[in-house]
Amino acid sequence: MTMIDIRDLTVSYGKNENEIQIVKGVNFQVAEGESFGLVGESGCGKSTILGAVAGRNKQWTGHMAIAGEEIGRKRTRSQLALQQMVFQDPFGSIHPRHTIGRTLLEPLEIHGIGQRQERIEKVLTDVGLPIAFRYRYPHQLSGGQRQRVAIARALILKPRILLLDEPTSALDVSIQAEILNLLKDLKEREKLTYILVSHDLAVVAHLCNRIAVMQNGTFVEIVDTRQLIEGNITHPCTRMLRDGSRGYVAA
Ligand SMILES: Nc1ncnc2c1ncn2[C@@H]1O[C@H](COP(=O)(O)OP(=O)(O)OP(=O)(O)O)[C@@H](O)[C@H]1O
Repeated sequence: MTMIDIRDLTVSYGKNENEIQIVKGVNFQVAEGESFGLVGESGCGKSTILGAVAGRNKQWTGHMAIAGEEIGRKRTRSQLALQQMVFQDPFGSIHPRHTIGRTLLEPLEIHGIGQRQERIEKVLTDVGLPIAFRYRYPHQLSGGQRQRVAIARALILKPRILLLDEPTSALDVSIQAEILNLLKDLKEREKLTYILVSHDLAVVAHLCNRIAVMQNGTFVEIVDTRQLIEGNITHPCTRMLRDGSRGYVAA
């Protein structure tokens, strides 16, 4: 089943004469359970695509269908819950003065979901944190633990899609692999579909089946991970990205 179907998507910011088109007519489909990577130079529009799929960037045209349902101008609560984002910086994305329990409770309250304590306990366990962490504050956690909380918060609404925006790049190298492995396990256990943005081709190659290479708001190429590893790529932009991370991709 096609989980994410994007056709001729344009996304812009600003109004009237200040309007600037950032994403310029991209097309891609992601199957259920697949991981789709987005790579490309800084500012080419990767996060903007994630924001549009998440329902955060509302200035878009084209067609989006998620889990077989056409997405309109306004999304229902259940449509919004289908896909959740995880950001680069867990410090910035988790409220510093709320306990972890409160952070996890909030989405359940907003969406009017019951069995809250059970769900909080289960999701903490799912991301490999002790249940007692619900009483802690973010500053009492390590970077990796905070990113686990951010992933738990994304999972608590039982989404079918995670939109991962540089989920490991703010972490120590030693912790990055831990979080990547957690994401890999969760994907298999929960049958999740991912779109992953990363500047690190090794991260994308580790997690993704297919990778779109972006330049200036468009896709220049969509490659299979295997093609990328074997160097079987055509576009100079892809070659440049691959050469920039030579050694890591093949590893
Ligand atoms: N809210 C906004 N209002 C206006 N312009 C924005 C907004 N958010 C992003 N932009 C601009 O849109 C362009 C694309 O940004 P985006 O964050 O999607 O790029 P990216 O490919 O994810 O880059 P990076 O790898 O640096 O995160 C940039 O020029 C950025 O300045």
